[in-house]
Amino acid sequence: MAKGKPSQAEPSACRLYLVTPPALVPAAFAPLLVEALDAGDVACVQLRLKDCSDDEIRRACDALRPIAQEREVAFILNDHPRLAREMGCDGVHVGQGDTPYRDARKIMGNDAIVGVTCHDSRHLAMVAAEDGADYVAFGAFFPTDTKLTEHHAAPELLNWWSELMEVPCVAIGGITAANCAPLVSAGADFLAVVNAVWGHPGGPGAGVKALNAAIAAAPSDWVIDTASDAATIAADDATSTPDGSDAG
Ligand SMILES: Cc1ncc(COP(=O)(O)OP(=O)(O)O)c(N)n1
Ligand SMILES: Cc1ncsc1CCOP(=O)(O)O
Ligand SMILES: [Mg+2]
Repeated sequence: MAKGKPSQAEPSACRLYLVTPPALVPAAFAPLLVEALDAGDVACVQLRLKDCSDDEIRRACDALRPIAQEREVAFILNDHPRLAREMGCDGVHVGQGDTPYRDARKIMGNDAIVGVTCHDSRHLAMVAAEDGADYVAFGAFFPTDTKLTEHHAAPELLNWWSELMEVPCVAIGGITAANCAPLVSAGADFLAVVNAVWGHPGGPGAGVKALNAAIAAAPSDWVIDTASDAATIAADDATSTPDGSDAG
């Protein structure tokens, strides 16, 4: 996608990218999705069902895709480009062990969104961007119970990418309202979250509101604090220091 796609907001603004829980009952999940999307700004929803049959994925698409698309929120399917196309999804997300990007693009067509997992790799991201990916996804930034993760990314990667490249970058992995500021300040175009929204104690609407507020409050400048060799955000008074520590 072009910088900011599928955003209708300012191209430079960081936006929320919701990823569904890995197992769900569509009829029970639909009102939760409505609550999340009606609570604030969400750029896209990724349906991420693991260990489900194609028919289960089709049924979930039928129930959830209209909820997103009626609200002009892009609906992206994880892992399954053929099903994504068949079910009228706006795009597909593929990982390094999934259908290769070029095949996914052929299946989806040029107008669809195709995003690619790049872990913590500059090389994978440059290859994906060069091939035409609409976004590259980096992570995991923080510990997460949602997925077993082998790769760990740091905010510097987002800063490097966003300074150099036009292709948007998505940050994922253990992101919460309490720890997201360094990622926003470093230049993430989208924050992809599961548990911070669907596991929020106040419900998914409260989760979206908390993340929207945290994104809006994040300092806009990013500097490296060479003295401590740690990434430090320069707030207006150059005194704030992110630690992202609530997730360990
Ligand atoms: C936005 C986003 N980023 C990364 C992933 C992970 O994709 P992948 O590595 O293929 O792992 P699974 O999600 O398929 O388990 C993602 N789904 N979305
Ligand atoms: C799908 C995925 N890919 C890397 S981490 C992750 C899970 C993100 O979930 P959470 O926001 O709950 O940590
Ligand atoms: Mg995958």
